[in-house]
Amino acid sequence: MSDPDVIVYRDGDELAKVTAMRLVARLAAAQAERGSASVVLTGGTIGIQTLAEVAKADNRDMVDWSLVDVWWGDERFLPAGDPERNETGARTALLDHVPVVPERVRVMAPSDAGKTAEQAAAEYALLLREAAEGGPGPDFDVLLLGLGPDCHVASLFPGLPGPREEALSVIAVHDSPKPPPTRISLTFPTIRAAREVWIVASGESKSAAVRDAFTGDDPARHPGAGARGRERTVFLLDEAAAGRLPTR
Ligand SMILES: O=C(O)[C@H](O)[C@@H](O)[C@H](O)[C@H](O)COP(=O)(O)O
Repeated sequence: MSDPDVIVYRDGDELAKVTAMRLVARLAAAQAERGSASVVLTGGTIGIQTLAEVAKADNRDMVDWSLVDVWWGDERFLPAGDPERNETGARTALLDHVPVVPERVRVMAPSDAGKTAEQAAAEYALLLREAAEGGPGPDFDVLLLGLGPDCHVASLFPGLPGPREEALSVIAVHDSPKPPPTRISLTFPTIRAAREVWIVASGESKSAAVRDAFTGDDPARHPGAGARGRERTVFLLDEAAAGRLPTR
């Protein structure tokens, strides 16, 4: 698999703005090629900021939002509408501002829907299988990931079982070191089914994690190192987050 592409911007604001424009262009290109497009969203600061920039992007309406399938890479297992849920952040930042079709927005179940985290994960795995058309997962055009200072991606944390999971496509995560403790997450087989994986990271606190995600060879220790796309992997960084890359 080829090395990730690395694209570096001056600061977090420019990173979010240009990543948003790139995302719109990529989704529009996918629709031109195949008639629809699919994107996997992430939570986290720069992840949600990027979605807010999509909502403001000049090229936003290049995308036919009614033909976009929306998924999540992970979710915090909290009640529906909780401001800390990744879904809430994505709706506020973008989904409430573009004409997505509700049936094409696949939400990971909240904690007050009468399901355990394991049941919610199994339900999402079923949605993925139904959309997979025989492959390991749906043909995601772009799977967005933030990056934790410990090199976690989605809710796959070093030291927890998630990064080693190869059988299940979606898992429940307990004892997350990043609150809340219970989460739902795609696993690496599903992440790696995406055509393109984009890791978006901002700030000096992520620079060691970026280096480990770029150079690491053990996703159990450095989960970011396991986040690779089928066709392409892109690290979208600001200068501070890129500061420890070997090429810098
Ligand atoms: O649910 C979450 O918190 C995210 O999915 C998580 O993977 C996030 O993207 C990283 O922790 C980076 O978050 P920050 O950009 O806020 O540091």
